[in-house]
Amino acid sequence: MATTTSSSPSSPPLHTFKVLKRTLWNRIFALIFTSAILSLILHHFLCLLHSKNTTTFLLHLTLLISDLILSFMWATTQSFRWRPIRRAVYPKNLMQVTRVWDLPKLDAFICTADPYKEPPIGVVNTALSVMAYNYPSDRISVYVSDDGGSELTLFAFMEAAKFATHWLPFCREYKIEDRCPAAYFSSSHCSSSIDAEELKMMYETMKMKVEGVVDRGCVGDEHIKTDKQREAFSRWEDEFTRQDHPTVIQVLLENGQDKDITGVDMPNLVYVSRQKSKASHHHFKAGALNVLVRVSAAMTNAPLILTLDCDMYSNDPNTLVQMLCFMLDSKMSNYGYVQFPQRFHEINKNDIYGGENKRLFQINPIGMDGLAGTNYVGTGTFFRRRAFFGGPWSYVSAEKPELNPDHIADKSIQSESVLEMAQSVASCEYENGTKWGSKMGFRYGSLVEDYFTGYQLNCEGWDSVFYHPDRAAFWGDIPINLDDVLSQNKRWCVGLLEVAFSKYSPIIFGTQSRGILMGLAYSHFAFWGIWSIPITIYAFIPQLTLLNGVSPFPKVSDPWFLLYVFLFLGSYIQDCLDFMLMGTTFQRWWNDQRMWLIRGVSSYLFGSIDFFLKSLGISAFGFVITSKVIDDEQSKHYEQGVFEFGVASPLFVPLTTAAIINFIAFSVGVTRLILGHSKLEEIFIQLILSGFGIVNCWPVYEAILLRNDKGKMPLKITILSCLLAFSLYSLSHCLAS
Ligand SMILES: O=c1ccn([C@@H]2O[C@H](COP(=O)(O)OP(=O)(O)O[C@H]3O[C@H](CO)[C@@H](O)[C@H](O)[C@H]3O)[C@@H](O)[C@H]2O)c(=O)[nH]1
Ligand SMILES: [Mn+2]
Repeated sequence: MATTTSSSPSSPPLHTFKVLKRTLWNRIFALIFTSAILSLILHHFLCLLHSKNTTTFLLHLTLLISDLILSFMWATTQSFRWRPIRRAVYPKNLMQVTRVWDLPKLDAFICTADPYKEPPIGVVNTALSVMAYNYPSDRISVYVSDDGGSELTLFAFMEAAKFATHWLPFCREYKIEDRCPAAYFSSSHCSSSIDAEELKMMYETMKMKVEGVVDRGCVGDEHIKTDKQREAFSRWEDEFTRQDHPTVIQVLLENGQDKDITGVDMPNLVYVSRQKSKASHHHFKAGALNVLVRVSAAMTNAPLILTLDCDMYSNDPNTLVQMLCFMLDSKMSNYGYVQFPQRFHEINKNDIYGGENKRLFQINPIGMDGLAGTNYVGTGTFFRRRAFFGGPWSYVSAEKPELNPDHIADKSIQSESVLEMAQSVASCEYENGTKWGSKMGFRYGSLVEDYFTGYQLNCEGWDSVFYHPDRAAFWGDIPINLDDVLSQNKRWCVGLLEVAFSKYSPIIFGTQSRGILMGLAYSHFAFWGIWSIPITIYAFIPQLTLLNGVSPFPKVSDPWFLLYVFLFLGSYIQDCLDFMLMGTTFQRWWNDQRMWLIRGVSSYLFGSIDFFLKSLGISAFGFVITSKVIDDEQSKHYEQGVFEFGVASPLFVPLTTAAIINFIAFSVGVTRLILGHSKLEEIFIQLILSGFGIVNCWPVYEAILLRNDKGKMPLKITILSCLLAFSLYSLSHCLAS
């Protein structure tokens, strides 16, 4: 086990890492598995050569294609298994390399885009948790980007600014660990002291006010107390719509001017709603973040930037200090960002929707961290501002000197010149003819701006760190109904394909820039969508051939049969071990693999189709925001671990069709065995595959047949799927005869 420190020999280490023990086994297994895959491909070629007619030829070709894709995806995962590492930090040693007054400033960016899907009180909680970091408050600025352009959100933040002047000193005095008020007041360690009770009342009052305003849909006159507020809200006139409105920048707290109730300086808190116009593309979240990069440059220009989604609150006041253990290490100046894992607090016991995304957010990152660095996942990330201006050795200068990372911002953030500058850089037209989105800032051109930006930074030469502390640094929300989960995955899949088939495709560009392993790692994500091909094929072809009495697979007595067993069990067991070694239960792993299969015939399938339609210019896609609103009945089902279908989503159709076909194929197969019409050794693989399909589709059968609640499968979907299943069977029957 190698332990390496990255600090200079004279001073104590700020951080260390070790390569995980499984590395050696992973490499040996990779070698064995590669030979098995090559043999399988050989087997497929032999079958192709010996096929008697066009139908069997096509059948074997289909299986060959699907196994080639599975093999490619397997090969890409080897990059994550090549050299996984785990890191540790030593914040106690930090004061040996810096002094308190030298601690760098931080600009925290929080994005929100819709007050009805992302309740403002949640956004406020996220902001408060960051403002209350264990850090000198004059070094923190929080910028809120409101793409919803909503007075409701601005109102919520005006209330939050007042509440913060009580909350921050309270956290300091009582050394509160949960600095997100909602989390603290609902936790078991919430104190019952008079101070705490009083603050809780204050919080509840604020929450009621904010929710009341959201329910009403506007800020009533009774809430507008000062001239400054009146002026702020007067901008929401009749012509002001979400898609078309001028920039609104409102400084809610200014460091050096605003004090908390004990007289200590407050951090800066700034509300920004960039200009929107139907005539210009706003590039979704990446566009919003670039506006914040510029607005914050004009105001505070901190060397460090934190990006957070509105539903990801800070759970550990010491995260900043942990991050500094990397960023203040002089040997790590070519590290562009530190990524903390996305973790979610309200996952049900067995994580039925695989919401933890363990592979995406925890397993793969430790693998990439051992190479050149992990990918950026959109939230919980600390950047060097400099990383947005070209590679570590190739600086790209901004079009205005005031926006460059070395510019010193020392004026009051409410001074006229600063506000004027901030206004101008937040306008729609500002980016025209500049390098923003291509060579500077967050990158445009993909619906997964996070993946694309991290990838580009890595390619430019920036390395990155993945740090996974025991106490979660951030807690976020996950979607709790199947349609939301699948739609979110579909958006990711489309965004990833946009990169896969661009001139920056990781398989070529990534490999050239950062080597084959990083190229493969980034390709693994980029090509998610093509998983739909083998998964869909295996969900239908073995079953349809079984129904037609054809068997494209080796018999049990055939030596090639053992190859199938080895490949199936080998990949499944290794996947399961990866999960279990990261501290997951078997049940959670099982549900994760089920969701992988479900996504294969829904999100990935529809995502790929959408992507190709758009490439042909037939359709367009946008960023559908994931709802963070909790429906009581849905959350009851979720807690019980029951799948929520409910809506007649097209995403459910192929899934339900697969469920029906697998069930019929298995039943027919077993019946034929009992009647002695088929031999077990001939149809064994097909029976196992359809049986596996049935076990995985169990929630679908329940939703069709056994349930009567709102979350059951809509009748429309069931009927449509039956028709589709019947058509598929008829088609296969024609081909077979
Ligand atoms: O036009 C937009 C669209 C979205 N957002 C914000 O982007 C964030 C992520 O949106 P969400 O609907 O929660 O998407 P998720 O799929 O849950 O987010 C994941 O995937 C996104 C890329 O698709 C990343 O940006 C996120 O960081 C990552 O958590 C939210 O804070 C939104 O308010 C904007 O600011 N402007
Ligand atoms: Mn989200």
